[in-house]
Amino acid sequence: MTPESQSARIREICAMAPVIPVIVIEDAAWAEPLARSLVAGGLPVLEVTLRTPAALEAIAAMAQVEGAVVGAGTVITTQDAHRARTAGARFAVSPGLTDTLVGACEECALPLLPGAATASEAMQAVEAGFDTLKFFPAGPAGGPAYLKALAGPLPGIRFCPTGGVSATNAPDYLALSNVLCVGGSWISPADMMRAGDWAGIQALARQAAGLRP
Ligand SMILES: O=C(O)C(=O)C[C@H](O)[C@H](O)COP(=O)(O)O
Repeated sequence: MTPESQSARIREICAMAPVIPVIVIEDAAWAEPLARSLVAGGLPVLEVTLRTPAALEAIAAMAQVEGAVVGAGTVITTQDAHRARTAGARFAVSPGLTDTLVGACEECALPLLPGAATASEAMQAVEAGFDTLKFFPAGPAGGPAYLKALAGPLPGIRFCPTGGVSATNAPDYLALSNVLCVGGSWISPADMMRAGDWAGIQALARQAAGLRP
């Protein structure tokens, strides 16, 4: 799967909902009820970060949930990409982009949403064949004003800003011509997952799903 076809698939995925929940999961037993509540709330695209030991098992469980399109986040290495693919991930998200990761995602046919935070990083990603990028870390890098400034010289690139995005500032990003959707962890807070508050998470998802400007 070439980077160009990976980006085409990523654009389809990013068009499915205004917000991609970024999930840091501690217990794989939470995966199914969590995915069900997010999908029921109107957010079918889910990113499970590979930052916890439970992540791969959680991806496998969520991939069985009807309507869920589950991807892996924090994909850094070749092994991450292959493990995510084997677990059932349908896309991968990375904070950056390396030649090694490009090769790994091509090899295992895993559509990649690579990260970029500067014009040069975005141009390098385009040279590698990717025109749909994660803008990371969105807040610290400069927020909506910075991303808006990139739209002029780089009109073909579309972004999913992530990092410091919230229900409050998400509309500012979603209003930009170069933003397809945003990613954020605010829809699946650790304390609500620990409490098994799936109804509360569904309510957060519903609110996020209505954020289109
Ligand atoms: O580890 C990765 O590759 C990531 O995906 C980084 C996450 O997107 C951000 O850490 C989420 O940021 P917050 O919504 O501010 O919590």
